[in-house]
Amino acid sequence: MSDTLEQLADVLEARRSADPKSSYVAQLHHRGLNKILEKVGEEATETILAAKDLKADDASSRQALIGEVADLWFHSLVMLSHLDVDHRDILDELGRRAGVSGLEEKASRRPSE
Ligand SMILES: N=c1c2ncn([C@@H]3O[C@H](COP(=O)(O)OP(=O)(O)OP(=O)(O)O)[C@@H](O)[C@H]3O)c2ncn1[C@@H]1O[C@H](COP(=O)(O)O)[C@@H](O)[C@H]1O
Repeated sequence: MSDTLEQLADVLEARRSADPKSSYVAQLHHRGLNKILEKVGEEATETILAAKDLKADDASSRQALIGEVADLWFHSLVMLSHLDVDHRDILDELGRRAGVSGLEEKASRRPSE
């Protein structure tokens, strides 16, 4: 995991018990799972729209997509933290999948298809 993500995950953990008046992350935890899931869904939709709007050689549309994906990753990390799922488990899962072709893995799951 990059240092930036690792540091962000540490900050998110610390913010769970912060004052909602002074912390957006604490506010999300305070508002509960449904609010956090609403934000994840909203950011996923905004990511899709930004991806569809991406124009070659257009720095601002590229930056818009980068911003939306950052929002999506951030809110996904808050969701994992709220549910007590260690973000490193996701990285371990991706590591476990490294080198395994998605097509081969799918075929081994559903050999008849
Ligand atoms: N990376 C982020 C980050 N990315 C996005 N956001 C916030 O996520 C929110 C989502 O954007 P929206 O435009 O959807 O927000 P909105 O319309 O105001 O949201 P709603 O009214 O719909 O709830 C904005 O308020 C952004 O500021 C973030 N807020 C915090 N962080 C990190 O979390 C740390 C702790 O933040 P606090 O808990 O606020 O101290 C910060 O130091 C940052 O490192």
